Amino acid sequence: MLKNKTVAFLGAGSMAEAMISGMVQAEKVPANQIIVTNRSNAERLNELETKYGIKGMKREDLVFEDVDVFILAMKPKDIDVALHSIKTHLQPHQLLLSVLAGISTSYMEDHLAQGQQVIRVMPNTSSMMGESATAMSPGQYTAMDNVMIAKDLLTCIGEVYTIDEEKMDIFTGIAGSGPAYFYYLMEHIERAGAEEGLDPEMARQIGAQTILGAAKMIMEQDETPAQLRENVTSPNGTTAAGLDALAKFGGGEAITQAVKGASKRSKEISSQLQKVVNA
Ligand SMILES: NC(=O)C1=CN([C@@H]2O[C@H](COP(=O)(O)OP(=O)(O)OC[C@H]3O[C@@H](n4cnc5c(N)ncnc54)[C@H](OP(=O)(O)O)[C@@H]3O)[C@@H](O)[C@H]2O)C=CC1
Ligand SMILES: O=C(O)[C@@H]1CCC=N1
Repeated sequence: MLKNKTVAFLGAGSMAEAMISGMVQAEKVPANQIIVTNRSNAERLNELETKYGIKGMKREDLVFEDVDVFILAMKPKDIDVALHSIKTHLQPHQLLLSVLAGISTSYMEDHLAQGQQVIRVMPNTSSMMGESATAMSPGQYTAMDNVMIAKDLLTCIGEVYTIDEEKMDIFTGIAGSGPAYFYYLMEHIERAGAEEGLDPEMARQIGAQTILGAAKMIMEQDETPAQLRENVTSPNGTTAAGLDALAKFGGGEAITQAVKGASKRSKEISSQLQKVVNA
């Protein structure tokens, strides 16, 4: 289904690169049918061309007729300029995906030709390893065959969940931003290990293997996270001491607030843009 498709990224930053890496490794879309564009940074395009065997070009040199699926991957603040610059080039059958946090399908539809097929997507940077948790919400005009193409394409970068768009903010808080919470956790594990005399590199490997093992246990065992936690915790043992410290220093609440804070910010980005439109 994907081998004859041409995919063009509008934006060549870290999220575009992570998706390109996952797609190239999956080998479902030939690398020479993946195009990456930006407005001005030629050095960045050269770097991505060399690293992944894809095509890089300035956005203004993109030939729209050659492309089946466009992926918007610029910052949310750049969305209006981007939509304005592509509106007249897009054909009704062409599919537009957007990975921008907080940008709704209705916002894109309102700024494009009537009936344009769009899908809002929220991947994360683990796309780089084909391990993203990615959500997609199709717009109101998107045909089922294009939904299937998008799902196939996004499966190249990891697991795909089709969700109601109203859940996209909380999905962003958990999965889009989520890798950063685990990296932050790792930074602290590594620091504590080093302070207690472990080589930092070794502390990093031990911490990462521990996170990987815990994630696999959650995914492959029937027990809940709470049961799995209890299985680790001996009465008056080491884990109880660690968990007591986590509770004392607000660990659980900090995690809850991190997820809710990111979700709230996603909603704010949407409403700020909507206010500008309605002003
Ligand atoms: N980073 C992450 O973990 C995740 C990010 N996202 C979303 O991905 C998007 C991109 O994030 P990130 O990669 O971190 O951002 P970056 O700032 O790293 O990259 C943005 C890119 O967009 C390019 N750009 C801007 N305007 C245009 C345009 N009109 N046409 C073509 N290219 C354009 C910029 O290059 P130039 O200035 O040369 O044009 C740059 O290459 C954001 O909207 C974010 O919400 C979603 C999930 C996770
Ligand atoms: O920080 C951000 O806004 C983007 C969206 C999700 C992850 N990074």
